Amino acid sequence: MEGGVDYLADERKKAEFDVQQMKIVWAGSHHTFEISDRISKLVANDPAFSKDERTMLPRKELFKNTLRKASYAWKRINDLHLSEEEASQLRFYVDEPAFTDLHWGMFIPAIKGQGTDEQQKKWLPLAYKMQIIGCYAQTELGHGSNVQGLETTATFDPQTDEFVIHSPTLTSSKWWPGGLGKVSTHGVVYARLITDGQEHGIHGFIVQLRRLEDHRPLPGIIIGDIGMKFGNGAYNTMDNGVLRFDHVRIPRDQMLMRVSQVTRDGKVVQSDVPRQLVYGTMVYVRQTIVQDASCALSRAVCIATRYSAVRRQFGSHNGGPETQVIDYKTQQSRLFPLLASAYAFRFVGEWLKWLYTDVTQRLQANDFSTLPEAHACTAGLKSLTTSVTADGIEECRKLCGGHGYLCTSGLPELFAVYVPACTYEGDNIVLMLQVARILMKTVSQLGSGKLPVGTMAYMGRIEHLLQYRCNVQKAEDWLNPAIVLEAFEARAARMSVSCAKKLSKFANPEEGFAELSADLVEAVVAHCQLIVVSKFIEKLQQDIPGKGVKQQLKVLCGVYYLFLLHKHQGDFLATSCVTPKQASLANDQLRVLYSQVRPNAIALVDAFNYTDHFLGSILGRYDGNVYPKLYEAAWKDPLNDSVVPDGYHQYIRPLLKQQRSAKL
Ligand SMILES: CCCCCCCCCCCCCCCCCCCCCC(=O)SCCNC(=O)CCNC(=O)[C@H](O)C(C)(C)COP(=O)(O)OP(=O)(O)OC[C@H]1O[C@@H](n2cnc3c(N)ncnc32)[C@H](O)[C@@H]1OP(=O)(O)O
Ligand SMILES: Cc1cc2nc3c(=O)[nH]c(=O)nc-3n(C[C@H](O)[C@H](O)[C@H](O)COP(=O)(O)OP(=O)(O)OC[C@H]3O[C@@H](n4cnc5c(N)ncnc54)[C@H](O)[C@@H]3O)c2cc1C
Repeated sequence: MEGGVDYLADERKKAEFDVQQMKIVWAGSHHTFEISDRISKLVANDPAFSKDERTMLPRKELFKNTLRKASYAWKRINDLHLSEEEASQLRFYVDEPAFTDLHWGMFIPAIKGQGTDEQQKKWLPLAYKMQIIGCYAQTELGHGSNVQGLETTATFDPQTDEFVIHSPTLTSSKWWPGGLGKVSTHGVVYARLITDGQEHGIHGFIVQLRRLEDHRPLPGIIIGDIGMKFGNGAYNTMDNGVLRFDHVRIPRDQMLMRVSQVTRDGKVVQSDVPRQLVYGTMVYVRQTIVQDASCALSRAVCIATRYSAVRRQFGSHNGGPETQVIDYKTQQSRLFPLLASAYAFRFVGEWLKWLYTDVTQRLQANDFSTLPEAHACTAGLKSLTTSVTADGIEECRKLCGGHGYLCTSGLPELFAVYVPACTYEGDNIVLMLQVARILMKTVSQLGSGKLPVGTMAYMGRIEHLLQYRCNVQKAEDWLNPAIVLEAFEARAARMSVSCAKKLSKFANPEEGFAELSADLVEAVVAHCQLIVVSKFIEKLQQDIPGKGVKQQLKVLCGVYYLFLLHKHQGDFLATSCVTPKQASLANDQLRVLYSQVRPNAIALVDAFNYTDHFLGSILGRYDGNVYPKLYEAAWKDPLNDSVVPDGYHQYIRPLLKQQRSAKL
């Protein structure tokens, strides 16, 4: 803090809860808090991890800088003997997308999830020591969402006991894989398996791409970067790549064979593992993306909240200070639901991590019963949380007025880095439609004696939910979690049932599904919002220590669900889950909750425990010392290196001269 002055000190004094305890709730446990606090400071205090001027670097320099940071990070991880958890926190706080994300986040999980024990024994030690670097090469120029439509082929040659990997068309070129363009030595490549002239669907193959001696591509391989992406800095630190194969041969044992095996004589043997396990890595990453959503959203909200307390506009009386913009009700009604959503996503992410761990343990014991639930929850929540977060970051930029548009606010780069999360790892609409299929299947099975389970269990009470009438009579009734849950359950169930009824009128269900897909997506949103609301409410049923901490979380939970109720009033009214009067009472209660958040707002974002280094934002500085730092930063722009700009003599002077002579 400059000169030790904390311009937000008065705001911090207003807090009605124990911020330190809230930090622990946010981190998930004492243990995680300690690690995250220690590692974030370690990164912040190391000049090698400085983020300055990232948005101004030309691509080549930016990329080389990322390589330097990644290799230095790896050195620190080894020198300090960091655990996997600590290493993962280090990657998070270094805050720069890099090939290492795909190596650790997708290449290794793909081998772990789809490789046999023998394959894991062979490849994982090399990958863990980074003696090979891998990527996840699935998407092609012509096909991304439709995995079954991929064109790359892997044809078994029984003569040599090899697969021949080939890109038969331009559109079959691998296109997008991160880390592929310039770094990876290996990839898990997804291709159509062909043996004896027969097709056997999409499978993963470990393919070496570059020589380990000099990093040159192996024969038959064309490889490169796909070019600049959205924004400055941002995701351009990543070498998303293009890759073509011209009859590249790999040994048979490099097909990942947990799901199906190809024998020496070219027979395909299915194990008792479902074929969907080929998609397992995507399920894993979708789960991590839900956790990441709370991080990205909380970061934007932290910047916008602190700046809203610093920024003043209008309302000065007798020469006194103007009003802090955070005191405007409109500012609160845009900002506080995002603050509440950040907390809501944190808790649903925690729960999803638990669900995924549970599913993984079951899969290891060959119990596949919970796989559809894991797919539905990861797909649906990935879509919901990334869409809200991407829109939320942009809303935070607007909440910061003009200064939010400056790169030094940190928001443009955050948005540019974050927004592809709505597309990668499954386009959000495509994933919502996956959940829609599962919802429609669940509704069609009601009454068959098969009880819905997990997050669909509420559908088991369909008779009751179809008859439900909300009995809210006064605004405070909306603080009762049981009432709220039932209203959200009834809305989701009724929207699904309504879609199912419409679907049943089509002779061809696939045609009906396509025709109704926009309505189906709305039903899925209602279902996913119900999951988030219910997990927030469950969290509040736990023992949460610390003065006022639980109370604050109750307020945030209320803001979260009442804001949704207000925003989606149309759904609640159209399905007769609430009356117009009850919807209006919900909005009254929401305003009351906003005023309860107000004194705690700064402390609630302090609880994220983000360092100024991580936030990378002058507007979001912990000490609120915004104006002098903005002023100082402007002078560091390369345009200000000279008083008279380059190009003056060539372009400006002749222009001015010409105007002068025209006047004369
Ligand atoms: C410094 C050192 C530090 C070290 C420290 C360590 C650091 C650690 C670092 C950690 C960093 C981590 C962060 C990573 C970074 C991420 C970056 C972003 C990367 C982005 C990567 C990508 O972007 S990568 C490509 C993703 N590309 C898709 O995402 C395609 C979507 N497209 C589909 O996914 C399929 O195309 C689609 C639509 C399902 C249709 O698939 P389809 O045609 O085969 O199937 P159908 O629809 O017919 O479904 C048939 C039946 O399968 C069921 N089902 C479907 N999917 C299922 C599933 N997944 N699981 C179970 N069941 C599933 C379904 O429910 C049906 O079930 P039923 O038969 O019972 O009805
Ligand atoms: C930054 C970034 C990193 C990536 N990293 C990797 C990586 O490491 N490895 C990898 O393999 N891939 C990677 N990808 C690719 C990514 O997974 C795909 O782009 C993603 O799955 C979306 O597929 P698509 O591009 O084919 O979109 P498309 O499917 O072409 O989507 C275009 C539009 O069509 C709509 N649409 C498509 N199908 C349907 C349907 N059935 N019904 C209704 N609407 C539909 C979509 O909603 C969207 O609006 C990355 C992508 C990005 C942007």
